[in-house]
Amino acid sequence: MSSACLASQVGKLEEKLLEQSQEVEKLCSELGATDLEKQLEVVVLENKRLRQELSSCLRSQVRTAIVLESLCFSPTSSLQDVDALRRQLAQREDEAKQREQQLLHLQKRMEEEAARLELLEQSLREREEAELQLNRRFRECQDALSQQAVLPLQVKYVTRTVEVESPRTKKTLQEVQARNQALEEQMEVQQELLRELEQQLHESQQTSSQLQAQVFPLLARRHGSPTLDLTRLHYLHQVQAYEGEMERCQSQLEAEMQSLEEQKNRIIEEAFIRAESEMKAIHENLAGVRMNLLTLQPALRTLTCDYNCLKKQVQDFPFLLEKAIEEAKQEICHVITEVSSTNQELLRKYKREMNLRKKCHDELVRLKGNIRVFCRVRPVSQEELNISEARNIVTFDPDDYAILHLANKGKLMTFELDKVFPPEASQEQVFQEIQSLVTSCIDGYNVCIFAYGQTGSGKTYTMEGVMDDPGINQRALQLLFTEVSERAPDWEYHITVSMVEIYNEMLRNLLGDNPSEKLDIKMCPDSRGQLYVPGLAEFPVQSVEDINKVLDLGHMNRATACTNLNEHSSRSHALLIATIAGVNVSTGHRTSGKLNLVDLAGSERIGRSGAEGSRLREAQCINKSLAALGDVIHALRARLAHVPFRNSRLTYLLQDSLSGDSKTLMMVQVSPLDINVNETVCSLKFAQRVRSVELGPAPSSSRKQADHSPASSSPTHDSVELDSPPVTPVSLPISRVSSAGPALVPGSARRRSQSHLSSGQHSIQMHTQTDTQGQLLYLSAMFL
Ligand SMILES: Nc1ncnc2c1ncn2[C@@H]1O[C@H](COP(=O)(O)OP(=O)(O)OP(=O)(O)O)[C@@H](O)[C@H]1O
Repeated sequence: MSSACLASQVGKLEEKLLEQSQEVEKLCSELGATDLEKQLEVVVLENKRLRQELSSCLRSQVRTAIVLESLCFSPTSSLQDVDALRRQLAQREDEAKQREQQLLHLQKRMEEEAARLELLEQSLREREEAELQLNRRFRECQDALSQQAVLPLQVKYVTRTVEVESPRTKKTLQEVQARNQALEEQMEVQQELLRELEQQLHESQQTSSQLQAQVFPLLARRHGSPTLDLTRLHYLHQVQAYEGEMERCQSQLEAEMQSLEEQKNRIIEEAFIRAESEMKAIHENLAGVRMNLLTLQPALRTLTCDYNCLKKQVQDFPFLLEKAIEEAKQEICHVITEVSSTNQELLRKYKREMNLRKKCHDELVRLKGNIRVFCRVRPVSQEELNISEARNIVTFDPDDYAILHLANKGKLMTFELDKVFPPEASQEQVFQEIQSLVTSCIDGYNVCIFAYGQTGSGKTYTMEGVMDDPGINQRALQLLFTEVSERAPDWEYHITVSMVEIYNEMLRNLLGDNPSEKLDIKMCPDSRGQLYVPGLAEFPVQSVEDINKVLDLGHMNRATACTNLNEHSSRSHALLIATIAGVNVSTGHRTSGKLNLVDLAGSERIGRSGAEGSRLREAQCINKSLAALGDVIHALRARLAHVPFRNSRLTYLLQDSLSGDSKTLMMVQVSPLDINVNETVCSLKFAQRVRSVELGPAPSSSRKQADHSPASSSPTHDSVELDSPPVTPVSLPISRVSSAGPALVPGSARRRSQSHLSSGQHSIQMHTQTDTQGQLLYLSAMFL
């Protein structure tokens, strides 16, 4: 009965084990193929195997019990039992060895599990690195976003990058989360299963120990032999020791598994917590990125709007530019038209003003007198100072620059001219007084400046000057250049220079190749009455250097034709003729003026001292030309109908520069010493004669003349008959024609005083008379 009961219990246990193993298999089939599942599967299989062994052991015990029962009824079979028990024991020992091997195998598996756990940790670390990379990438995205915020033009691109990166990160995060969740779920299921299996194993062990506890007393009762009992007990103890060892190993294994499980759980939990915190950080970053995106979106919209506006403007720009250019063109055309009309108006005004200025200048010169007479007293030279009897007889009126007093034979003669220069007057001061005449040449007037006086009175000094202190010639040409350059670019001027010498009524070209060649004065063939000198060299000049070259050439040529230049120069007239032709660039108006600078021959009365031969001829020629000049100037000033230009080569050559609205200046040079008093008186009388003739109806000139009239009534003045010219009265047909004849009281001219005597006993009275043909000028000087 007891065997049957045991067999039924064993059968039940087997069934239960079978059920459990089926259930485990079923669970295994339900579970996935993860590492933990496999481990669980291995453990379950091991458990199954152990159970099978346990069941076989139980069966062997049952068989042993049956054998023992049979032995109890048959003592002869004890030896067989002992053998059987030995075999069983050997079998148990084998089983124990197998268990040890199994334990070793389990330890190995545990190590493998630890290695897998390491792999798991490795994968966790990789995941962490991936998360770190994601974080880094996220931070880079943030940096890029902030940079893009600074650089508005690239915002669009960065935003797009962020938009692309964010879903990717989100997707990866979601995948990681899902995987974590699945792992957690699997772990929970496996833990549950493990617990159940442990529970089952524990129950099985309890059942096994209970069965053993039930089997051993039975065995002990059935085998009554003490030896046998001791042996059996020994084996039983061994079995129990093995079993205890097995249990201990089992419990160690369980404890290790438990600790491994806990370690694994802890690691997973930590990884999970870390992953959660990282995920939270990623979420926060993502939220920040979203915020940035939200803030960037309006800016992006504004930028897009701006971009569109600019794009539209760029597209419209060519059209607008074309329109603006068209408008500007129209405006420029309009402005050009306006400027052109204004320019025309200005040009018209300019012409009017130019004419007005010319008229004013002309009027000014006319008011000053078209024919002016200056006097310059040269300083006393060192040689003259050494002469004991040399005495200064010239004094000046400090209140009137036009008055000169001359002490002559105890009488004080007073002469009034347009201007008197004392010996201290510099070249510059002299030139300042005549420069308005020079500039009028540029306006198209003809100007003649004569230096008149006895030999050594300073004519050449005044006209040519010295190296360091140039005279009128050089200063006048320099002034022409200055004026011409100031009038550029409105006016273009062309200046040419000629130099002529008149010696013994013969013309010599001082700038020609052959200075000895004689020139003639001819009428222009164009029947306009213009005179010209065929073969006269004209040099164009553009600078002061050109002037100096021309003047040097003239001097050189003058010197080559004579043995003694100083003596020769006293006996000949030297003319420097500058022609100024101008054209107005704007109006095309043309002007042509001529400046004649004449250094006359000495006017002393050589003929009176009985000169003969060539000197007499020279004196006659000089007298003739100077008398003719006096006649012409007088006729011009008196506005006579006929002006005797042809009476000398000098006046004939200067005809066009003396007539019309030409301007003439006579610079009378005198010596201040009493040894030259006669020549000085003659020169001053000549000057007085030229200046004092009434100019007819011109009001300004009349007034000028009227200013002088009170002096003429002075009873104290010497009345001096001014011969014309004050040179030797040799028989010259032309001079005689002009100066001979009775002293007629002029009809229109008034009698005026020319000089005042300080003693009040003498007065100089001048009579101007014209004949009916207007050819005769007769001046008489009467000493009262
Ligand atoms: N204003 C002056 N200042 C200084 N020196 C003068 C002045 N005038 C004349 N002289 C001097 O007097 C001398 C004679 O002058 P200059 O040769 O010019 O007389 P001139 O009238 O030309 O004589 P000629 O008829 O012989 O040519 C020269 O040595 C000259 O330097």
